[in-house]
Amino acid sequence: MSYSNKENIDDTQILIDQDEVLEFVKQMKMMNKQFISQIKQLIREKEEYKFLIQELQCQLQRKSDQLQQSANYRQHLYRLLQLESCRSNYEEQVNRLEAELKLNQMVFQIELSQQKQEIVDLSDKLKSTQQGYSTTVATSFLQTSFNQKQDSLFKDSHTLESVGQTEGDQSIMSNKNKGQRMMLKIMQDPITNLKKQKELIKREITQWQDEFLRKEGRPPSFNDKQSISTKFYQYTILKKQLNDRSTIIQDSTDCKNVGVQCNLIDASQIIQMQELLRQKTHEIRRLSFQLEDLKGKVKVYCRVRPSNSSDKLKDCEVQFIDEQHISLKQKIFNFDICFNQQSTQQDMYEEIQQSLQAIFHGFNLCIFAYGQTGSGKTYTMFGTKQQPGVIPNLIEEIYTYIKRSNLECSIIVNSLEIYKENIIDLLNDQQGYQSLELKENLNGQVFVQNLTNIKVQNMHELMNLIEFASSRRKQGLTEMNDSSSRSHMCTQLIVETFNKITQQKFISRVNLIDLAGSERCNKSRLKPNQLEEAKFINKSLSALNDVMIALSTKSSFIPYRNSKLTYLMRDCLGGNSKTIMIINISPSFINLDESLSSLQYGSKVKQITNQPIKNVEPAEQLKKLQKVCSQHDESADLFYICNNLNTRSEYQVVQILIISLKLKTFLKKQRLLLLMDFRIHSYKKSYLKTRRQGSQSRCSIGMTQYSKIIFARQFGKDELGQLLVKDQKHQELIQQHQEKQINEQDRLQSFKQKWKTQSLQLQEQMVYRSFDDLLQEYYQAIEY
Ligand SMILES: Nc1ncnc2c1ncn2[C@@H]1O[C@H](COP(=O)(O)OP(=O)(O)OP(=O)(O)O)[C@@H](O)[C@H]1O
Repeated sequence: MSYSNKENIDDTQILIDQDEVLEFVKQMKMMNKQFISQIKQLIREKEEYKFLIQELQCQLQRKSDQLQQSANYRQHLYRLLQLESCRSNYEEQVNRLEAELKLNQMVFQIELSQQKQEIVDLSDKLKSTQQGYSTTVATSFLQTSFNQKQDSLFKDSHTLESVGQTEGDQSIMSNKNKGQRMMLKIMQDPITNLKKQKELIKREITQWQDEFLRKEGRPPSFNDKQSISTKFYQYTILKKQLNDRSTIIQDSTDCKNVGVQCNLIDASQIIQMQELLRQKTHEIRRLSFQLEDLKGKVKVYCRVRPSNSSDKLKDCEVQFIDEQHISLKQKIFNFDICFNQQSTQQDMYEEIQQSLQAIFHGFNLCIFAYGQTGSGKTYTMFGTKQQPGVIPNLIEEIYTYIKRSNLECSIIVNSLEIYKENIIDLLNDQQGYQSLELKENLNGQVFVQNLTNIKVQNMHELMNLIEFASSRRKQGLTEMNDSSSRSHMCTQLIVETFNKITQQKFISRVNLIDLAGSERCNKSRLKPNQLEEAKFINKSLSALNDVMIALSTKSSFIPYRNSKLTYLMRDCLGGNSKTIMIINISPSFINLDESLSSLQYGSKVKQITNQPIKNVEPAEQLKKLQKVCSQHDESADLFYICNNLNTRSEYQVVQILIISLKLKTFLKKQRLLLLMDFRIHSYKKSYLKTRRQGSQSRCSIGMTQYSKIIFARQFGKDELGQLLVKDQKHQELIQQHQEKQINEQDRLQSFKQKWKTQSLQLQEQMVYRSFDDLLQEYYQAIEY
């Protein structure tokens, strides 16, 4: 295509193209010119820019110089600041030095004043020395006169002698001479004294001079101007220093005063804080007591009795580390509280008092004293008329509380002793010492059959009854104790409280137990009949110890039934009761081993946890249930359940059933059954756990009631069955059974058998299901 086109191009076309080219070249030239002028312009501009750049460079240089200068300036400033800080440091130093100087001045001033005083003293002495000199002068004058007199006297005597010799009257003359010599002697004596005095004064002056020289370096010379001016200069400096120092002293005294004031404030604050600390410690103890109480822990108090005449040997080294720790034989024991030998009955009771309220809220309480013979158990529990113990104090407090709180309360009392494994009623003197039996009621509570229970009207009646009971208790004289208890004594108060506001009735049992003390037969020097008593006491105490050990080690079997004491105390140790154990310790060295073992048992008991629960009167609960039931369609059936289930846990089951029934969506009977089965089963499990202490009969009662319910469910024979059994499978069972028409006994037998297998299956199902799973099932059931 391109070849054929080229060949077709005509000349005119070419010419037009040439013109155009020329035009184009022309334009190009024009443009070129323009470009050249532009380039020239640009070159000029470039030159200008060059110049500008140079100028900017110069400016930059200047700026950088300025910057350099300012950096230098900053450095200078920095140095200046440094210098300033140095200066302030130096100022501080100078101030400090000045202060030191002032202090020195003051010291010097003091020294100077001392020296001045010394100089004054010396000058005084010098004056007296001058007086001494005058004395010396007088002495020498006297001496001279004396010498003159003596000479004259000697001359006289010589003259007289010569005269006498010549006149021949020698004897008279010699007598005359004798008298004169006597006179001479009398005159000479004061002179010798004066001479001696002079010598003494001389010696003293030399001493003073020496001292003066030592003090001043040399004796003061008034001609020595130089030394005076130096001295004066030194003196002025010292004076200045002295002034400064006195100011410092004043300041420091002020500071000291402020400090003293501060100290006073501190001291008052410390006292306040100590008081606060005491209060807090008390509060903490109270709270920990409540906490332990809530946990159901058995509380253990330890009390060491004071030494008495029967102790014979010196005290063993029981050491009270603090309120909660006691140490013996280098072992430390921890109890809820430890009472030392100085503790009073009131101190003891104050710690018991905290449990008082529990009595009025339906909790069982047990207080028991444990310890070897003569360690003070009876004293602690009963006390004396002047020093009442725990029991009288508690009774008094119970009555005060009832009065104060305006409660409707009734108190029933019973008292027994366990003597040689026989239970003796201490409130029934008609019965003699006939032994009573221990039984267990349907609630699993151990009780003494035919024991006298007396409803008391007031505190005095109760006190009298307790006094009467304790007077009937067996006591005897042993080597260790003048009135040793030969039996365990248990006094029980059954306190029924009716709260008018809540319309609730609580029943609590207060067990007050004074155990007999363990004893070593050889130590107590027992009589034959006492030996037998001791054997029984020690046996029952060892059974009690076994129970304590089993409970503290959470053993699966607790040997409650090994003695009447342990069986009776079943609820107090590991059961439904708040319990306080008081360990009594003898301080005597001779009882060291027994004390140690008591402390060890106490430590074990401290690990035991009880399960105290509120004992609400069943009748009240029933009334409530009936009320709820009457509002419900199926009240009759529920009432049936209420009447037939008479254990506490089963009440709980019924309560749950009522709640379930209240849920309108939960009327599917099968599901109700499921829940009920689960609850009864869980009741059984907890029942077995708490009562595993060998209560076979209790267990079988539980099983019977369980079977009763299941039986009713299977047959639909009674209201419960009618209520519960609606499912097809069981209806069929009932029909089948009716068809067989065998007698009631046979039916019971065969279905008991069936129940057994079914209940076993149920049990298995329940055992392997966790609580959460069951709950899940329950919720599903509600939804369903
Ligand atoms: N805290 C105490 N303060 C003063 N005296 C005490 C104290 N504790 C005990 N006693 C005295 O010690 C003696 C023995 O006390 P107590 O009879 O209470 O001992 P016990 O442990 O009950 O002995 P036993 O087991 O033989 O009955 C008594 O005379 C008692 O008064």
